[in-house]
Amino acid sequence: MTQSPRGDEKDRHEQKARLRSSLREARKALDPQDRTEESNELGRHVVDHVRRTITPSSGSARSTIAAYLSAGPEPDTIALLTELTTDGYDVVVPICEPDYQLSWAAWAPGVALERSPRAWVQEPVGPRFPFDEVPGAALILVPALGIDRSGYRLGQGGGYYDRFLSHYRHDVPDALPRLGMIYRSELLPSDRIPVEPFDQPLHGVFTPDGLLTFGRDDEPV
Ligand SMILES: Nc1nc2c(c(=O)[nH]1)N(C=O)[C@@H](CNc1ccc(C(=O)N[C@@H](CCC(=O)O)C(=O)O)cc1)CN2
Ligand SMILES: Nc1ncnc2c1ncn2[C@@H]1O[C@H](COP(=O)(O)OP(=O)(O)OP(=O)(O)O)[C@@H](O)[C@H]1O
Repeated sequence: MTQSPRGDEKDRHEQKARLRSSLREARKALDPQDRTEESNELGRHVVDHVRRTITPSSGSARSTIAAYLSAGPEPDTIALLTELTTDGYDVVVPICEPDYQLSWAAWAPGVALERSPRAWVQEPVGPRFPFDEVPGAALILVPALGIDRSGYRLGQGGGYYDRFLSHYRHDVPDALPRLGMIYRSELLPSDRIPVEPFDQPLHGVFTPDGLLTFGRDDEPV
């Protein structure tokens, strides 16, 4: 018997919720030393990629990295972002606004932070901007709990990044590259993540093994 579209939607939503909680448990259960080692390897690949593909801040070139401040068991981003700011790249990180919207604020080592009232993440206390007003964005680093080899991600379930990314085209040659960052075991087989109509695909993913791109015709990376 064929299911109604609504039934399918509900199933996908429930499958996602189950996968999300098992990925969260698995991430928490990773050995802390392995987490640190994997984060270091991951960070090395991100920094190498940025150095190879983006010129640091100098006049008009796009040199801003839209990243995020890792929290809890997430792969560490602070060390790699520190290294990028030392190289002269500008870094912005997201602020959780009402209605699951994101705004963006400049980050550099030592900027004052406070805990978001809406999520378990740290946010700069300084001025915040809509993404369109962030000058020179060259790359978006996207947090995820898991990413499959079809290029779909599962996040924390707020839909913050799906809403944000939906404003920007991913299927054009000059698309702003959007690349995930996950531990090795969080790279899942193709079609493993149930896709809902609003889900935004990524162009690639960093794991401790390097950058995997999803090789669509429109690949900007
Ligand atoms: N470091 C980091 N910063 C980030 C993200 C992230 O994944 N990692 N985000 C990526 O989007 C945004 C924050 N997203 C979040 C989304 C939901 C919850 C949260 O507390 N979820 C509840 C369940 C909520 C629900 O199901 O409605 C929970 O965990 O109990 C936290 C953060 C922006 N900043
Ligand atoms: N473009 C959009 N417009 C309106 N609502 C959306 C949009 N994208 C996602 N949502 C809503 O957000 C909810 C969470 O989406 P989903 O489960 O894909 O989150 P996620 O990608 O895991 O979370 P996050 O992006 O915060 O890491 C969905 O139930 C959906 O209703």
